[in-house]
Amino acid sequence: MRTLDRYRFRRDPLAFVEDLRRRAPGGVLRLPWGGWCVSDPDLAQVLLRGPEFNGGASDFFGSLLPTREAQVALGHAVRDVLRSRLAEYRDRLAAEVAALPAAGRWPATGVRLVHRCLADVLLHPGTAPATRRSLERAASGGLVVRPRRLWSRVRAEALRGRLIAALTDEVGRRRGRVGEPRDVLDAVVGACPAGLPDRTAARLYLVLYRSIVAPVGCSLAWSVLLACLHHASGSPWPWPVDAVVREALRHRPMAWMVGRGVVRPTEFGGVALRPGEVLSVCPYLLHHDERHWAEPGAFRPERWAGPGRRGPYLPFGVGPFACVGASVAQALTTEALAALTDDARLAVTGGDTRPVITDGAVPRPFTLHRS
Ligand code: HEM
Repeated sequence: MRTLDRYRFRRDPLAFVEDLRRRAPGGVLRLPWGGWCVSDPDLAQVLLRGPEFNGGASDFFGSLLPTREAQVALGHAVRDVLRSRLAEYRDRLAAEVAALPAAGRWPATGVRLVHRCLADVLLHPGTAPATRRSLERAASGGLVVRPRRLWSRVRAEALRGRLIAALTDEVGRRRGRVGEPRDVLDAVVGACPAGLPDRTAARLYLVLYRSIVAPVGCSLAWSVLLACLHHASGSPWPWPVDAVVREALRHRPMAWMVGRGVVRPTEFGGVALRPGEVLSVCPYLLHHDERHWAEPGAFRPERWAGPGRRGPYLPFGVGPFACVGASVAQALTTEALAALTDDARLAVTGGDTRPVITDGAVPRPFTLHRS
């Protein structure tokens, strides 16, 4: 990428892609860091649903699982254990939110809050205390949201190594266990195909852990930030919390690019593509398409009131590889927002709606005041 583009992208990544779209109205645009991006909603559906780009296995799990069937089984097992423990999560939220200081730095606080409220579902209380502590350190030590600073990334890598080692031992202890899963690790171990090495199961657990805590924590952070910035009067928010979460997922989708690899020479939206190239859908661009959304740049939770047709909405992707945890994720985020706003007024200082792009579109640090 050219230096000027890099600077503009870092300054405001969303304005940067909107500008690219304006300059390439054809529906498929070239990304300066490589690959292509689909900005037309119909082409996006073709890309994410069509067999040509969605055959074989999903890239989400890397090469850790041998088959698509194993991927599906694992995703479902984890989703089911989370779903069955939603009531416990809700109870825990009340206590954890009450213990928050009057002012806290977000999104880090949101990520830690989600981790703490799910702690017993992620690793049940009978797990070796050192492993549970190691996972808790992961929530604040740069393993959930990739840090921007090199030194912090090096520290996070060291943490990751220790956590994988501890989880590998734990997987070994749990092999052959029968009965209902007590936590997400049991669900992972139970769904892993026979013969998969313990270390691979531990790495899979970490993939799932991050894909739960990071997007839920960040979507919660976007929800409080955007609602506070758009309703600064000090009176209670005029919107139901689930509408705030839906609108935050539209306005600032954490998964801002969803990519598919090109496997054979093909033509898509008038562009000739070579094998190995990556073609992405940008949910942010679709969620801000003026042809389909009224005032897409405005944060308006009221647009979710009642039934009715809305524009393209893909915060969880769509098609065969769409997020298996979408409804659970929505519930986890909404419950956390309900707990934060219960009998409390929220206000932010230092809020900025421009994200930092790390593993997704992450809010820049801001302070949330609860009174
Ligand atoms: C707000 C929170 C979340 C967001 C925004 C989100 C978003 C996404 C997106 C965009 C994808 C990729 C879709 C694609 O490539 O087409 C995905 C995949 C996935 N997500 Fe989520 N996710 C969230 C929470 C969760 C939770 C709580 C779980 C727990 C079960 C989860 C499990 C997965 C799995 C297993 C996949 C891979 C699906 C597959 O390839 O079969 N996600 N998620």
